[in-house]
Amino acid sequence: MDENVNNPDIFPAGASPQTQSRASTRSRIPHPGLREMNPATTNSRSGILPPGSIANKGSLSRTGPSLEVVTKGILTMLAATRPKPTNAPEPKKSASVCRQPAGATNARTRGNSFASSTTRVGSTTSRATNGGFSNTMGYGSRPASAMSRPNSSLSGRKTPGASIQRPATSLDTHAEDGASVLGKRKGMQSLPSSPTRSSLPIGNPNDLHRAISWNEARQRVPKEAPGRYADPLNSALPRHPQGLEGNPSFPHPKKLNPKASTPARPVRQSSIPILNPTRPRRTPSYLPASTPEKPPVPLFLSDSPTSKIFDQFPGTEWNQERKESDMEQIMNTLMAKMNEQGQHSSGLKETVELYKSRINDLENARDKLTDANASLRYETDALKNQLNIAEAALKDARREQEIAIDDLDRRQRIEMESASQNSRKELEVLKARQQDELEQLRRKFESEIENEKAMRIRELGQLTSKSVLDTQKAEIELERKDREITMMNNQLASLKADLDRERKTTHELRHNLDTAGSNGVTLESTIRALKARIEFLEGGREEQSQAFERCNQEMMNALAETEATKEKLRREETMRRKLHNQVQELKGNIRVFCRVRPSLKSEPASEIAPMQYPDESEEAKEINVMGPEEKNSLGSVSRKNNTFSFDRVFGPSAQNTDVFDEISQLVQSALDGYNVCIFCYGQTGSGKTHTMSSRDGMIPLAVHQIYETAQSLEEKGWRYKMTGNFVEVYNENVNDLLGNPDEIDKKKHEIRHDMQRGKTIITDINTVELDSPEMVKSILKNADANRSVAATKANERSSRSHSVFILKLIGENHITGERSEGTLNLVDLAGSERLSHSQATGERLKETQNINRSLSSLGDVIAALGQGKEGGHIPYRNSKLTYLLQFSLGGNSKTLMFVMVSPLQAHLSETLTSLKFATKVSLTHIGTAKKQARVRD
Ligand SMILES: Nc1ncnc2c1ncn2[C@@H]1O[C@H](COP(=O)(O)OP(=O)(O)OP(=O)(O)O)[C@@H](O)[C@H]1O
Repeated sequence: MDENVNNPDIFPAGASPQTQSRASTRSRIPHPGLREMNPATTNSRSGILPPGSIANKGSLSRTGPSLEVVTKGILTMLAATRPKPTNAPEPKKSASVCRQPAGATNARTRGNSFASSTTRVGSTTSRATNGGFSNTMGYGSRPASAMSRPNSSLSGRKTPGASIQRPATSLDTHAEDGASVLGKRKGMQSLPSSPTRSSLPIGNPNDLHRAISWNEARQRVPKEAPGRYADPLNSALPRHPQGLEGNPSFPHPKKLNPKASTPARPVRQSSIPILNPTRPRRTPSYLPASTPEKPPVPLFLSDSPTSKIFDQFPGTEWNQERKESDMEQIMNTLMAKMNEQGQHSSGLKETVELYKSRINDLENARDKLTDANASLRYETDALKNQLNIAEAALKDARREQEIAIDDLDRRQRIEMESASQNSRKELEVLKARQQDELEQLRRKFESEIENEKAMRIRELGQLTSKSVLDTQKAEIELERKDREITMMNNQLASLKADLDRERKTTHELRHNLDTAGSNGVTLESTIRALKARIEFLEGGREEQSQAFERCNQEMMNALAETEATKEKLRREETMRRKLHNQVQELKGNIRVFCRVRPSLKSEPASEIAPMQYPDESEEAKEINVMGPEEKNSLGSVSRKNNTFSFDRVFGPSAQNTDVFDEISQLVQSALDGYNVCIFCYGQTGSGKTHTMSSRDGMIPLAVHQIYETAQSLEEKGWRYKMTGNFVEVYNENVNDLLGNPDEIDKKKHEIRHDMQRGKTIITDINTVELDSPEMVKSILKNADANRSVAATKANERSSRSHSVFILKLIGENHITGERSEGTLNLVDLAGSERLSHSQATGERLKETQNINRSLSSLGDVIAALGQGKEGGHIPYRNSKLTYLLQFSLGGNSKTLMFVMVSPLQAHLSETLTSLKFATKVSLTHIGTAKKQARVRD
């Protein structure tokens, strides 16, 4: 804030200091034109120099005519301004002055004196207050210039209704347009306006004359208002012609210089700016600061124009010389003034050049901006094109995406349909599979239940057999206890007898003691007699020694005879075995016994088939079986008598012990080292199991016989080791009846033959060492429980497998060194009934087929053996049964077949079939059996 804030000359009434401060701020912009604002300098703005000013400066200094012309003009002016009253009042032609009240401020007063200028100032100040500059030139860019611009376009533009028009100048228009356009469009900072644009008035050649007149007028300013025009050079002098028209001291330029080549430009009243005379001038930085000095005021200008001149020379009307000297003085003054103005003009020129370069820079900047704008437009257009292309591409992409989405939807729909179909199919397959699995599980559970049931049945059988065994043991133990009790009773009796005897003896001894006492005397006499005898015997001692040697010799002879007798006995045992084997061979290596079981209580006599045994009282080798009734051609019914002869026929009344007596010789052959095979053949329910495995069947009796024989042979030097196996052949599979019941029908056993040693080996079967007959009974019970038993319509309890009890007998004679290995095979064949009779189906049909096939194979093997061809093929491998019995069916074995016969009429057909089959077997001659024995080295 400078000191002008409180200066009433600077701030007119009604204008705030702030507003004025803005105006002063704007005036800080270098504005050389303002510093020397006067008509002469302002005319240099547009480069048009007023005649007689700068352009005439040189001419003034060079030529005199020009000076004369000026001088003439001045004289003319002086002549026109004749002396007037010195204290003439203010010209009343000025309406502004007339309207100005007397008490107005200096500014207002000054404004009133020059109405148009005052108004201009007011309008400019107001415009500045309203911020009007900021719209065009920028705030503070041209504050004071607006005041000095005579025809500012700003006033015309920004003040509606203003009638003042600014003469169009290229500089003004250019700068204004450039600044406004740039300031508006790009937001650029408003460029400072050219200091000469608005501050320099339009050049008018008449202004010089007006200035001169004005200087004169200023010399005549009334003294009563000295503050108004303290600075006559910088004060805003009234220039408006109208303001001077009424003043006779200021003739119209046209009147002063009617011959001026340039016509006077019409100057409007408002186009003349008025500067604040009290306002401190600012010196542009590029000009040296100088304090304007007041030029020496000519004498004729110090007061009223003309009258004072004449007043100085009273009494003289006109002094030519004086006038000329005055004129010369004036001219000198003018010349000095003009020089000074020339300097200012050169400064202004420099300023103009500076602004021109500035304008060029601005134009270049504008061009660059224009180019940039064009490039930006081009880029904008390119971007728009790219945007259009991108939008088109986006539309295409969107369309393609919609198409792709439709395709995906359609594909997904198809895939979902196919997936649903596949899932439906998979579901059906899973359902079917699940049903199959359920069915399999059901079958599996049923089979497991059946297996569990069979296992329970077997366990029950085992428990039953165990209980039976325990019962037997208990019975045996009871018998043993009975025997012990009996023995103890006998011992007690004998002890009682001994006690009685002892008592009796004691009594006798007492009696003898008494007798001995009485006989003492007798003894003494006897002793004496004995002494006499000893003396006599000592005399015959040699004769006694000889007698003793004779007795010893006799005893040695007796021992030798005993040893010879034993050796003869052993030879006789060996001879017995040979003779026994020869007897068996004479009887045949394959023999057939027929046994007819008795009718059961459940079988009425009417159902018994008529059978006769013609030689029952003698050898009992024949059986007559009456066949079924047959009608001949004449219609008579008859029965065919079928007679069968075998090695032995046992009727219904025969017991197992009777049968065993006949086969005990074969059991002895096994002990002697032969392979013996005894098997029972017959239909279901014919008594096979009863004959073989009952409590008094062949197997227990054979084992008993073997034990008894083995014990009897121990005194002859034989030691026997017996081991047993029990297997079954079921559906052409081998099961171990002494093994784990759970492994039956599951575990596989193979049959292998040692052809050189003639031994048969079954893999993975249990071998039991038989050390007592009771052990054999237990084994039979367990094996019977394990046998595959299935109910059929033909028999309530039917053995559907072939059971084979294998008893291996290994004997060694530690005296003779003989060794024997015999095998006794006791076979209980499965039922031989025909398929039509059994009415078997399913699993039972399969069993029956396998049974019949194996029995047929057995017949084929026997038939092949009967043919006796050396090296002929024997079809042992046609069935597991014949393959298992390969070394027990042949030349080195003894075979006995029981053909079991049911007495029932219903079984007659099967009975006849079995008898016919047995007859074929009995007629077969199998080669000589070989003993499986060797002499120990
Ligand atoms: N000699 C006999 N004395 C008394 N009863 C007998 C005789 N033979 C058989 N039986 C009885 O006849 C029935 C059937 O006999 P068994 O079971 O031995 O016939 P099977 O031929 O072995 O039949 P499957 O072939 O079905 O085993 C049994 O009850 C048995 O006790």
